[in-house]
Amino acid sequence: MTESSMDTTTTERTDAETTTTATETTTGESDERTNPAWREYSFPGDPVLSIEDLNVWYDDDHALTDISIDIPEQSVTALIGPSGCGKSTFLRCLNRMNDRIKSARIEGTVSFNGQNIYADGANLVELRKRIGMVFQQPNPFPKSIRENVAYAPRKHGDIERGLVPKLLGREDVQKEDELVERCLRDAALWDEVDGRLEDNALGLSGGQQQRLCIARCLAVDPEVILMDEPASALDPIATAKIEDLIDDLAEDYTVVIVTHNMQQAARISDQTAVFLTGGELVEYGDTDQVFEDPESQRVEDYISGKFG
Ligand SMILES: Nc1ncnc2c1ncn2[C@@H]1O[C@H](COP(=O)(O)OP(=O)(O)OP(=O)(O)O)[C@@H](O)[C@H]1O
Repeated sequence: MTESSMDTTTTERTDAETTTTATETTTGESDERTNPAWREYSFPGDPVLSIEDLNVWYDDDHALTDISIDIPEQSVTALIGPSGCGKSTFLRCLNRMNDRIKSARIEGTVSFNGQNIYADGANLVELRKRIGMVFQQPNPFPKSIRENVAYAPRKHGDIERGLVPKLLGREDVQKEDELVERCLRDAALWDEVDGRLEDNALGLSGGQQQRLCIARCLAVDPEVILMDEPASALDPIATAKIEDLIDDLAEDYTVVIVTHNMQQAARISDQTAVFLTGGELVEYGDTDQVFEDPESQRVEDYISGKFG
């Protein structure tokens, strides 16, 4: 974020703080939406994602309230908080996956490299290639390992395979081989599947399937990878491999991850956003600082296990 835009943002939010303080006085309840900790988090370089005044409702249920944060590139951002506080909702807003939920209504701005992804005419196919997603349950296609990785590049015409290109002599066999190997290497799976790329992906272990899903995501050359509890269905060894992989991926990609596991967030992320009940973002900042010296008492209580 540039200094001038930070100034503007700070000024705009002062009004919101005043409003919230008035609410506090009326209700007499502790309301830490006034806590400015997450608003002052700054980092070198430009944000790859910039979220401004994001609100989400499912029918009348207000799931996210006035979320404004910037996410730095080539880093890991962890989203933590108790069940139902809106972490997955927030994650899905970042590549418009919530568009698929009929009851969802979204207000605010999500800018990806400066372009509002909610602007009229946004190209959702392109958006989801640039901002890929990995889900809690590994969900490979019931196809070969090779076809899983090559599926989207073939579908989007980035690689030509099949009978017609073969007859026309235009099959990109070598290009596909290179892409499949590169993605499987980048997903730390190549050594385990080299020589059996034609085997069905459903024969892989859960942890291997999840790394295959990450390889599939990498095959369309994303810039951001969204992960919704990618290791929660895995055993500790498979989880450790995914964590190591996330660490490596952050050298080239921007990773945003939802996790219930606070130790995992502390281990793998550069910055952490803490959501609390009611869809509020209560704290956002450098992970060490959030865990070791949180600004908010509610976050300290949550992290120390007093609730959630
Ligand atoms: N598809 C949906 N339709 C209606 N309400 C939804 C939908 N998805 C989420 N919600 C509601 O929005 C709120 C936030 O849910 P969300 O799944 O984003 O929270 P979460 O923090 O990711 O929860 P968890 O940690 O349990 O996965 C909850 O009240 C939830 O019931």
